Amino acid sequence: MQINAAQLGKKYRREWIVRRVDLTLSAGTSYTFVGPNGSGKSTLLQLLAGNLPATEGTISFSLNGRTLDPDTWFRQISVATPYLELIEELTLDELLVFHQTFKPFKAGLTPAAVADRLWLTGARHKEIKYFSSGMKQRVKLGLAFFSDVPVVILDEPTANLDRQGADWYHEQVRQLSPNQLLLIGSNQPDEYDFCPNVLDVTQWKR
Ligand SMILES: Nc1ncnc2c1ncn2[C@@H]1O[C@H](COP(=O)(O)OP(=O)(O)OP(=O)(O)O)[C@@H](O)[C@H]1O
Repeated sequence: MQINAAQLGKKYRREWIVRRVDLTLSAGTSYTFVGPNGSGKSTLLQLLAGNLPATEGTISFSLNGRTLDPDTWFRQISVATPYLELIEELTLDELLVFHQTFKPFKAGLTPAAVADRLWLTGARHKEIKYFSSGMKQRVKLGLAFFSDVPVVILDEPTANLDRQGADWYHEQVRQLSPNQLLLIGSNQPDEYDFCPNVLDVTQWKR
């Protein structure tokens, strides 16, 4: 899997948030976008996910050398971000079953197995609205980690996680498959201490 950005830019009103972004992001590694609050990390991740229209430039996705139709990008990507809400009225079991209907989990992972991996076996029948913020964050991350997709995008991945939760996050990162591409937006060095490609988004402010 490869994502290519060419002269990509996003402008809100008169302000360029990022501009002239040229990137080739390849599976088998991770990339972290860093920068101060408001510098454009989330915006760039949304552009790269194809969730936000660019003001200028292009993005393309290719899998095994074949360019993918933009209408199918969403099937290749799993995203966990603070601004993406879970369906609070569903129980965890219901949410996992629902999620699986449009984005299957990795081979052999049933909803019950996913709940186990989330350390939430005892909360399977509890509605998400009664989960603590850390439990919700583990669910968001789990949906991204355990879905059978080539691209995993995580914005502020350890927000609301305690020490054990942060260890759990690192363990899941280690277990990503070599043909997956991991993109992270972060301000916390602990969240990306394993990542070989750290890119400062302020370079695209000019
Ligand atoms: N829908 C929008 N309309 C107008 N401006 C926006 C919109 N979304 C984001 N922005 C602006 O874009 C800039 C970058 O925001 P973004 O959320 O990408 O930054 P960030 O680096 O992820 O910040 P943080 O570290 O605080 O999460 C900010 O100035 C923000 O106000």
